[in-house]
Amino acid sequence: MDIPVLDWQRFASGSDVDGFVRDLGRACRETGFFLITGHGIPDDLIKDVFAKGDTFFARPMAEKSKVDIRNNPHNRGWACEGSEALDETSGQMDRKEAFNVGLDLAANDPRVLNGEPFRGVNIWPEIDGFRDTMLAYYDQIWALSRALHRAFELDLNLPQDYFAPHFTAPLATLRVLSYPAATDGTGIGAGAHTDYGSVTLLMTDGVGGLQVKPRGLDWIDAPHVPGAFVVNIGDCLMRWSNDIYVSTPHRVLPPKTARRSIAFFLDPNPDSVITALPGTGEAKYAAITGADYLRSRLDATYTPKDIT
Ligand SMILES: O=C(O)CCC(=O)C(=O)O
Ligand SMILES: [Fe+2]
Repeated sequence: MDIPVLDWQRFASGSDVDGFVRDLGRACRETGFFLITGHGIPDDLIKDVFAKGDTFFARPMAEKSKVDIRNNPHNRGWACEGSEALDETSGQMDRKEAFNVGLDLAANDPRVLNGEPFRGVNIWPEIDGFRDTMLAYYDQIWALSRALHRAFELDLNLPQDYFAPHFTAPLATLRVLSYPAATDGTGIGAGAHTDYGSVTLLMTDGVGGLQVKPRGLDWIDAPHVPGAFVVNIGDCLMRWSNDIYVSTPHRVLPPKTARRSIAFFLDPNPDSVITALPGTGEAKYAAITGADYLRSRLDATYTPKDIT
């Protein structure tokens, strides 16, 4: 089974909307993974996110610890190596470190003041331009992810803009990842897992390691197309689509040379009610809010110190 490469311009320019939606719909039903070229996110911005990530990860432990995700109840900041296991059943911690950025809210935002779940301020390392670069990327990739949902609407015969109200202030996380060279080849970069949200858009640096396990098949290497996003359907969209779309297990093998990636996980608004989309038949799952769903999944992966 292939992981198809789809040119977003067929949709965005209007030149082949029907053909694009047909190919996309097939990918979402069969593999749950596809690559997107022609997405319009500037190469320089992507390079800059990688560079700022490299600068951060190279900082001393003592400095990175100041922004430790375990001291932050809102899923923001630095996750050190050995703090996470995406496959919680494996007994193996992931060989990676990461930095998370959430929806950027001001300290006096009512949602922050009211202590709503996941609604916090971002925390930033003291690196020139780090914040601006991350937020510029966050805005562009969020817009691209929303646009992708317009194609899902066509494929699923939903009214135009059906998804838009669910992604106005989403629980979306930008996560810069760094996998150190694992010269001993042991352990796992990221354990086998499915993603939690609606979609994930991933940029890699070309170092291999990402593998995908379509249903009923063995692990296959994700292809690398320079500049293309690897996109996958998450569990929340699978549930929302009443299992019409599939969320597919994937993992990262320990890389021989250092590997970096930039993931953007789009989860819906916290108060969005996720229930079988119209036209998808009798609901297989109970309705759940975006926040409750994400919390239940994150708790299985790691628990910040100050959450009980
Ligand atoms: O770094 C990668 O290539 C994939 C990471 C991933 O699957 C995740 O963090 O959910
Ligand atoms: Fe993932």
